[in-house]
Amino acid sequence: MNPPASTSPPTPLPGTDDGTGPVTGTDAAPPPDAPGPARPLLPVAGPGRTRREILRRLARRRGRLTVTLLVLLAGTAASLTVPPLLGAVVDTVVDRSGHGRLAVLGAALVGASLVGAALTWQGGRMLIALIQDTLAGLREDVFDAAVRLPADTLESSGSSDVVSRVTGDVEAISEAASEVLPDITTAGLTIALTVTGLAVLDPRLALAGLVCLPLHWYATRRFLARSHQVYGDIRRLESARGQTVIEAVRGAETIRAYRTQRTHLTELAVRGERAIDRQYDGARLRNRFYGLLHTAEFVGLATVLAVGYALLGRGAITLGAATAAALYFHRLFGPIGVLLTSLDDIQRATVGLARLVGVIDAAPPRPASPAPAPNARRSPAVGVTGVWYRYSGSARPALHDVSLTIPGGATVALVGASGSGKSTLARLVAGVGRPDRGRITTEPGRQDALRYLVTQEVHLFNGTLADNLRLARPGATDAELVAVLREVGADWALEPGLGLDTVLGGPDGADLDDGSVQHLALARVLLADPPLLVLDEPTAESGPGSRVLTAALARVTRDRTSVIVAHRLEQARACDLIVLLKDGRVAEEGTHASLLASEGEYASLWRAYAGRTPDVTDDSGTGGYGTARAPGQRHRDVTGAPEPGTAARTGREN
Ligand SMILES: Nc1ncnc2c1ncn2[C@@H]1O[C@H](COP(=O)(O)OP(=O)(O)OP(=O)(O)O)[C@@H](O)[C@H]1O
Repeated sequence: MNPPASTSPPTPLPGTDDGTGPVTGTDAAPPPDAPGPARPLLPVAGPGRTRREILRRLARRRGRLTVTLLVLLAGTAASLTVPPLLGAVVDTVVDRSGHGRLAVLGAALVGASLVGAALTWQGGRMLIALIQDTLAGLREDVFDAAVRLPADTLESSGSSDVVSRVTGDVEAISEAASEVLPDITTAGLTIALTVTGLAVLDPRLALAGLVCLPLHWYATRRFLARSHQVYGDIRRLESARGQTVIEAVRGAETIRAYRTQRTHLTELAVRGERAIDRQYDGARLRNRFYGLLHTAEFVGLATVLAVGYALLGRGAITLGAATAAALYFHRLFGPIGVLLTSLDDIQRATVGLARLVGVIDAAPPRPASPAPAPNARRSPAVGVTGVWYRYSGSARPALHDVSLTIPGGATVALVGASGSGKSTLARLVAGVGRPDRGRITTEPGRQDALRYLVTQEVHLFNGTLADNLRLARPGATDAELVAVLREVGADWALEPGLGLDTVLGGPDGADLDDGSVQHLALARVLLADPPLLVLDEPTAESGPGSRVLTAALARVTRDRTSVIVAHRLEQARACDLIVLLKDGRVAEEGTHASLLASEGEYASLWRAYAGRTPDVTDDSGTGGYGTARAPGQRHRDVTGAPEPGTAARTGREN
């Protein structure tokens, strides 16, 4: 399997009103040595906003909703004829009115029960279908919003937050929608019609039944006042626990290297315990709520029976009417119980809905105009001015007052020791995150510029090879895909056994080695054709294949402003400008030749690099990409091994 996440989609640069070009960062940021901010979660929509969003979606289906409610209403009304029919049976028996009347009442009872059951069942099915359709639309919109979230929003909130929303929350809502909502709707209709039925029998009986309402009201208010907070906390704590697991899995090697397993396990245990404690609070809240509901039922039924007995004693009602009243009230137990106990699921679903709507609201609006025409010439100059950046929770800034100018169309290499700030600067230039202080601008009039980031983390998306390429330009024709593959020298992808229609990834798809997937990522750059390209060690592969990737790199950086984080100095040699970072500061800046001539740190690094890299001998500054093999190299050169057509390894590696 390949490591996750590779090429971020093109990010439109935010424009400014004064036409001075996109700006990231601010001069008014907190001082760089202030403590880093806590990791923010994605926003959660307020109750009003959530309600409006749901009503808006239901309003689109108002015709279906009306028919469904009418069917449920008819079914409930049919079922509610049962208690008065049973009361009539009692009166018939007491009056000895004859078997014929009993037979008619019996047939009516069976008919009402069957019609009621059939209509309620049908209405429930219609309601589930309606809700699932609405939910499917919501799920698609949330997913669409999630993939449009700015990379720094995702990064700062932690990917597990968005994952828990599009999985756990959607599941909670889906469960509530299919299992609870039809019951709740039927219960609501039953309660309304039953109270009406009681009032028709005798208004005093209806009033007696309503005696339990204050207790229900108290129990419900108490529950609602606390449950929203408790369920919100539970989901937040579960997100945090999930984030700890994801981070530990992603950083497993680092954790092992620093032997910090125990610290991570302790953190996981602490977060897990916090989530469990809050789940206990939720269980206690539910138990108290159910206890109060049962008490309310007891009080209500006792009152109806007592009033019925009194009215019967005064001859105000018949025994049949008193029986029907008791049956009516008893029939309320189920619906009221369903309605109130479902509050639990409704609360959880409401919390989930608010979190989903929060994702929709957090996503930036779709750009009004489509991406600029692929072949337009627009390579913006980039200005980095006084940029400071510190990661949250980190004591030291990763970048200290970095300033540099990248001319339009130039290729700039960022070099330096591990931890010197290369990736941080590259990501800021790519628009992933904002400087704490300082600014990154593109030249005026380039607001339409797209930034495109390719990292060394390569990912194969499930789908055909063509699908993997079209991520960068969905409308690309097969001929265009073939052309870019050939341009970056990925002819191996077109050889017998592979091809555009080959399914990649997944349990049954072909698997490519990392070098090949990096190669496809570079082909995607040509399809996206961004004016500003940032490559964070995109050819981290070493060995013979790295030369083909270096050649591909030379091709994709041509005719656009490019920033490359270069680990291998031969990549830097051919660049227009080399920036050496040291401890988050710009230490040296210049061309390969001028930096060698100045005999500084770059010159020492180069000598050390050339000494241990046999192929690298040319110090003239004209080698680099030019020394790489020509595009069109066969795949065995990429990986150093497979024959044409054998690059694909079908199935997963174990
Ligand atoms: N997510 C993070 N959270 C906290 N600190 C970080 C994070 N990423 C990087 N750093 C720190 O910021 C500093 C600069 O890191 P950066 O990754 O930019 O350096 P680099 O030169 O690209 O290193 P490398 O070549 O090893 O990738 C380092 O001290 C690093 O430990």
